[in-house]
Amino acid sequence: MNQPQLSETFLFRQFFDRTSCTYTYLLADTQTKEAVLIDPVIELAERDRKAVQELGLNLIYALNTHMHADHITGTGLLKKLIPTCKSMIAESSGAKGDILLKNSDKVKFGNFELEVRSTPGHTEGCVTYVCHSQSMAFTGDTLLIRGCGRTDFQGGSSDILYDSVWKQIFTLPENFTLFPAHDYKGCTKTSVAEERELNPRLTKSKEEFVKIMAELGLPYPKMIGEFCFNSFVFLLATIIPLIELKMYNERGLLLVDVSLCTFKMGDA
Ligand SMILES: N[C@@H](CCC(=O)N[C@@H](CSS)C(=O)NCC(=O)O)C(=O)O
Repeated sequence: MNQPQLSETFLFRQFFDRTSCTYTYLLADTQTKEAVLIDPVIELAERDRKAVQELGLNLIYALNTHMHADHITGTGLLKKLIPTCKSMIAESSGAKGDILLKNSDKVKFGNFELEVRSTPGHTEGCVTYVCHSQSMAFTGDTLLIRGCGRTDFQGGSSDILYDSVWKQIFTLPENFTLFPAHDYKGCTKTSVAEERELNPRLTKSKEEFVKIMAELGLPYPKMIGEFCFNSFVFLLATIIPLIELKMYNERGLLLVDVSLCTFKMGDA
Protein backbone atom coordinates (compact mmCIF):
# COMPACT_ATOMS: atom_id res chain seq x y z
CA MET A 1 0.00 0.00 0.00
CA ASN A 2 1.32 3.42 -0.98
CA GLN A 3 2.31 5.74 1.83
CA PRO A 4 0.40 9.01 1.81
CA GLN A 5 2.46 12.01 0.66
CA LEU A 6 2.82 14.85 3.14
CA SER A 7 1.91 18.41 2.13
CA GLU A 8 4.88 20.53 1.09
CA THR A 9 4.32 22.92 3.96
CA PHE A 10 3.88 20.19 6.57
CA LEU A 11 7.02 19.63 8.67
CA PHE A 12 7.31 16.37 10.57
CA ARG A 13 10.03 15.04 12.90
CA GLN A 14 10.11 11.91 15.03
CA PHE A 15 12.43 12.09 18.07
CA PHE A 16 13.38 9.20 20.37
CA ASP A 17 14.25 8.89 24.05
CA ARG A 18 16.62 5.94 24.52
CA THR A 19 15.87 5.61 28.24
CA SER A 20 12.09 5.15 28.15
CA CYS A 21 11.89 4.30 24.40
CA THR A 22 9.46 7.20 23.99
CA TYR A 23 8.76 8.95 20.70
CA THR A 24 8.17 12.70 20.66
CA TYR A 25 6.72 14.23 17.51
CA LEU A 26 7.21 17.74 16.15
CA LEU A 27 4.59 18.92 13.63
CA ALA A 28 4.58 22.34 12.01
CA ASP A 29 3.24 24.52 9.24
CA THR A 30 6.36 25.90 7.54
CA GLN A 31 4.34 28.78 6.06
CA THR A 32 2.97 30.19 9.32
CA LYS A 33 5.74 28.61 11.49
CA GLU A 34 3.22 27.41 14.06
CA ALA A 35 4.30 24.11 15.62
CA VAL A 36 3.12 21.50 18.15
CA LEU A 37 5.01 18.80 20.06
CA ILE A 38 3.37 15.51 21.02
CA ASP A 39 4.56 13.63 24.14
CA PRO A 40 7.74 15.51 25.07
CA VAL A 41 9.97 13.92 27.75
CA ILE A 42 11.32 16.14 30.54
CA GLU A 43 14.99 15.08 30.20
CA LEU A 44 14.93 16.00 26.50
CA ALA A 45 13.11 19.34 26.71
CA GLU A 46 16.32 21.15 25.76
CA ARG A 47 16.69 18.96 22.63
CA ASP A 48 13.12 19.89 21.65
CA ARG A 49 13.63 23.60 22.40
CA LYS A 50 16.77 23.61 20.24
CA ALA A 51 15.02 21.87 17.33
CA VAL A 52 12.17 24.38 17.44
CA GLN A 53 14.61 27.29 17.53
CA GLU A 54 16.89 25.96 14.77
CA LEU A 55 13.93 25.36 12.48
CA GLY A 56 12.65 28.88 13.14
CA LEU A 57 9.32 27.61 14.49
CA ASN A 58 6.89 29.04 16.98
CA LEU A 59 5.87 26.27 19.38
CA ILE A 60 2.30 27.00 20.38
CA TYR A 61 1.26 23.73 22.05
CA ALA A 62 2.91 20.81 23.85
CA LEU A 63 0.42 17.94 23.89
CA ASN A 64 0.29 14.70 25.83
CA THR A 65 -1.53 11.60 24.66
CA HIS A 66 -1.95 10.65 28.36
CA MET A 67 -0.43 10.89 31.84
CA HIS A 68 2.70 8.79 31.48
CA ALA A 69 3.72 6.31 34.16
CA ASP A 70 7.17 5.59 32.73
CA HIS A 71 8.49 9.13 32.34
CA ILE A 72 7.70 12.68 33.37
CA THR A 73 6.14 14.80 30.67
CA GLY A 74 8.28 17.63 29.28
CA THR A 75 5.38 20.03 28.80
CA GLY A 76 5.91 21.85 32.12
CA LEU A 77 9.61 22.48 31.42
CA LEU A 78 8.97 23.40 27.77
CA LYS A 79 6.54 26.07 28.93
CA LYS A 80 9.37 27.57 30.97
CA LEU A 81 11.86 27.32 28.10
CA ILE A 82 9.34 28.62 25.53
CA PRO A 83 6.86 30.90 27.33
CA THR A 84 4.50 31.15 24.31
CA CYS A 85 3.83 27.39 24.51
CA LYS A 86 0.67 26.09 26.19
CA SER A 87 0.18 22.55 27.48
CA MET A 88 -2.68 20.28 26.46
CA ILE A 89 -3.95 16.97 27.84
CA ALA A 90 -7.33 15.23 27.99
CA GLU A 91 -9.64 16.45 30.74
CA SER A 92 -10.41 12.79 31.51
CA SER A 93 -6.74 12.23 32.47
CA GLY A 94 -7.27 14.20 35.67
CA ALA A 95 -3.97 16.01 35.00
CA LYS A 96 -3.38 19.73 35.04
CA GLY A 97 -2.83 21.58 31.74
CA ASP A 98 -3.44 24.99 30.18
CA ILE A 99 -6.03 23.49 27.83
CA LEU A 100 -8.01 20.38 28.78
CA LEU A 101 -9.16 18.48 25.73
CA LYS A 102 -12.40 16.62 25.07
CA ASN A 103 -13.30 14.02 22.45
CA SER A 104 -13.64 15.60 18.94
CA ASP A 105 -11.83 18.81 19.90
CA LYS A 106 -9.56 20.22 17.19
CA VAL A 107 -6.00 21.41 17.83
CA LYS A 108 -5.07 23.94 15.14
CA PHE A 109 -1.53 24.94 14.14
CA GLY A 110 -1.18 27.08 11.01
CA ASN A 111 -3.27 25.51 8.24
CA PHE A 112 -3.28 22.08 9.86
CA GLU A 113 -5.26 20.50 12.65
CA LEU A 114 -5.38 17.44 14.87
CA GLU A 115 -8.64 15.80 15.83
CA VAL A 116 -8.76 14.55 19.43
CA ARG A 117 -10.15 11.02 19.69
CA SER A 118 -10.73 9.63 23.14
CA THR A 119 -9.06 6.17 23.29
CA PRO A 120 -9.11 5.00 26.94
CA GLY A 121 -7.94 1.58 28.07
CA HIS A 122 -4.21 1.96 28.84
CA THR A 123 -5.28 4.83 31.10
CA GLU A 124 -8.69 6.46 31.48
CA GLY A 125 -7.50 9.68 29.87
CA CYS A 126 -5.69 8.36 26.76
CA VAL A 127 -6.31 10.12 23.45
CA THR A 128 -5.24 9.62 19.84
CA TYR A 129 -4.46 12.71 17.76
CA VAL A 130 -5.53 12.38 14.12
CA CYS A 131 -4.17 14.61 11.34
CA HIS A 132 -6.67 13.84 8.57
CA SER A 133 -5.06 16.05 5.92
CA GLN A 134 -1.74 14.16 6.25
CA SER A 135 -3.33 10.71 6.77
CA MET A 136 -1.56 10.14 10.07
CA ALA A 137 -2.48 9.47 13.69
CA PHE A 138 -0.56 9.55 16.97
CA THR A 139 -1.84 6.69 19.06
CA GLY A 140 0.08 7.22 22.32
CA ASP A 141 0.13 3.98 24.33
CA THR A 142 -3.28 2.84 23.07
CA LEU A 143 -1.94 1.09 19.98
CA LEU A 144 1.74 0.15 19.67
CA ILE A 145 3.38 -1.44 16.61
CA ARG A 146 2.18 -5.09 16.69
CA GLY A 147 1.09 -4.50 20.26
CA CYS A 148 -0.85 -2.17 22.55
CA GLY A 149 -0.51 -0.43 25.87
CA ARG A 150 -0.62 -2.57 28.96
CA THR A 151 -3.86 -2.45 30.92
CA ASP A 152 -2.76 -3.69 34.33
CA PHE A 153 -2.36 -0.37 36.15
CA GLN A 154 -3.31 3.36 36.06
CA GLY A 155 -7.03 2.64 35.68
CA GLY A 156 -6.37 0.39 32.67
CA SER A 157 -9.01 -1.89 31.15
CA SER A 158 -8.41 -4.34 28.30
CA ASP A 159 -12.13 -4.45 27.55
CA ILE A 160 -12.19 -0.67 27.05
CA LEU A 161 -8.87 -0.58 25.14
CA TYR A 162 -10.15 -3.14 22.65
CA ASP A 163 -13.21 -0.99 21.87
CA SER A 164 -11.08 2.17 21.65
CA VAL A 165 -8.81 0.63 19.04
CA TRP A 166 -11.59 -0.93 16.97
CA LYS A 167 -13.93 2.07 17.10
CA GLN A 168 -11.52 5.00 17.00
CA ILE A 169 -8.33 3.80 15.26
CA PHE A 170 -9.20 0.83 13.04
CA THR A 171 -12.09 2.84 11.55
CA LEU A 172 -9.59 5.31 10.06
CA PRO A 173 -8.73 4.79 6.35
CA GLU A 174 -6.42 1.77 5.84
CA ASN A 175 -3.56 3.85 4.43
CA PHE A 176 -3.32 6.10 7.50
CA THR A 177 0.17 5.96 9.03
CA LEU A 178 0.17 5.31 12.79
CA PHE A 179 2.82 6.65 15.14
CA PRO A 180 2.96 5.20 18.69
CA ALA A 181 4.39 6.77 21.86
CA HIS A 182 6.82 3.86 22.33
CA ASP A 183 8.61 1.11 20.52
CA TYR A 184 10.95 -1.35 22.22
CA LYS A 185 12.17 -3.14 19.08
CA GLY A 186 13.38 -0.29 16.88
CA CYS A 187 10.27 0.11 14.71
CA THR A 188 9.10 3.62 13.92
CA LYS A 189 5.66 3.54 12.36
CA THR A 190 2.88 1.31 11.08
CA SER A 191 -0.48 1.68 9.33
CA VAL A 192 -4.13 0.95 9.95
CA ALA A 193 -4.04 -1.81 7.30
CA GLU A 194 -0.97 -3.49 8.84
CA GLU A 195 -2.29 -3.49 12.38
CA ARG A 196 -5.75 -4.66 11.36
CA GLU A 197 -4.10 -7.63 9.68
CA LEU A 198 -0.99 -8.32 11.74
CA ASN A 199 -1.45 -7.08 15.31
CA PRO A 200 -1.10 -10.29 17.35
CA ARG A 201 -3.38 -9.03 20.12
CA LEU A 202 -6.01 -6.90 18.45
CA THR A 203 -6.81 -9.19 15.55
CA LYS A 204 -8.27 -11.61 18.13
CA SER A 205 -11.81 -11.61 19.52
CA LYS A 206 -12.41 -9.37 22.53
CA GLU A 207 -12.58 -12.40 24.85
CA GLU A 208 -9.24 -13.72 23.59
CA PHE A 209 -7.72 -10.24 23.80
CA VAL A 210 -8.80 -9.80 27.44
CA LYS A 211 -7.22 -13.18 28.27
CA ILE A 212 -3.97 -12.31 26.46
CA MET A 213 -3.73 -9.01 28.35
CA ALA A 214 -4.46 -10.68 31.71
CA GLU A 215 -1.65 -13.17 31.08
CA LEU A 216 0.99 -10.74 29.77
CA GLY A 217 2.94 -10.68 33.03
CA LEU A 218 5.03 -7.68 31.98
CA PRO A 219 7.57 -6.31 34.44
CA TYR A 220 6.98 -2.69 35.40
CA PRO A 221 8.70 -0.25 33.04
CA LYS A 222 12.25 0.27 34.28
CA MET A 223 11.79 4.02 34.76
CA ILE A 224 9.07 3.36 37.30
CA GLY A 225 11.59 1.45 39.38
CA GLU A 226 13.99 4.35 39.22
CA PHE A 227 11.31 6.82 40.29
CA CYS A 228 10.46 4.49 43.12
CA PHE A 229 13.77 4.39 44.82
CA ASN A 230 15.41 7.62 43.74
CA SER A 231 12.69 10.19 44.17
CA PHE A 232 11.72 12.34 47.04
CA VAL A 233 8.09 11.54 46.22
CA PHE A 234 8.59 7.93 47.19
CA LEU A 235 9.98 9.16 50.50
CA LEU A 236 6.83 11.22 50.98
CA ALA A 237 4.73 8.18 50.18
CA THR A 238 6.11 6.42 53.20
CA ILE A 239 5.34 9.22 55.63
CA ILE A 240 2.15 10.91 54.37
CA PRO A 241 -1.11 9.17 55.29
CA LEU A 242 -2.98 7.55 52.38
CA ILE A 243 -5.82 10.09 52.46
CA GLU A 244 -3.29 12.85 51.72
CA LEU A 245 -1.87 10.96 48.78
CA LYS A 246 -5.33 10.56 47.32
CA MET A 247 -5.83 14.29 47.57
CA TYR A 248 -2.72 14.85 45.47
CA ASN A 249 -4.05 12.40 42.94
CA GLU A 250 -7.40 14.18 42.53
CA ARG A 251 -5.71 17.53 42.03
CA GLY A 252 -3.72 16.00 39.22
CA LEU A 253 -0.54 17.70 40.36
CA LEU A 254 1.14 14.65 41.73
CA LEU A 255 0.06 11.06 41.82
CA VAL A 256 1.47 8.47 44.17
CA ASP A 257 0.28 4.91 43.87
CA VAL A 258 1.48 3.31 47.06
CA SER A 259 0.29 -0.15 46.09
CA LEU A 260 2.54 -0.19 43.02
CA CYS A 261 5.17 2.10 44.52
CA THR A 262 4.94 4.34 41.46
CA PHE A 263 4.47 8.02 40.99
CA LYS A 264 4.08 10.48 38.20
CA MET A 265 3.98 14.23 38.00
CA GLY A 266 1.09 16.08 36.47
CA ASP A 267 1.79 18.90 34.09
CA ALA A 268 3.40 21.68 36.13
N1 LIG B 1 10.01 -2.98 28.83
C1 LIG B 1 9.86 -1.60 29.02
C2 LIG B 1 8.50 -1.20 29.53
C3 LIG B 1 7.46 -1.89 28.87
C4 LIG B 1 6.11 -1.34 29.26
O1 LIG B 1 5.50 -1.78 30.22
N2 LIG B 1 5.63 -0.36 28.47
C5 LIG B 1 4.30 0.13 28.62
C6 LIG B 1 4.20 1.53 28.12
S1 LIG B 1 4.99 2.60 29.23
S2 LIG B 1 3.73 2.60 30.77
C7 LIG B 1 3.33 -0.74 27.85
O2 LIG B 1 2.16 -0.44 27.83
N3 LIG B 1 3.81 -1.82 27.24
C8 LIG B 1 3.01 -2.75 26.52
C9 LIG B 1 3.82 -3.90 26.04
O3 LIG B 1 3.23 -4.85 25.54
O4 LIG B 1 5.06 -3.84 26.17
C10 LIG B 1 10.87 -1.04 29.97
O5 LIG B 1 11.79 -1.76 30.29
O6 LIG B 1 10.78 0.12 30.37
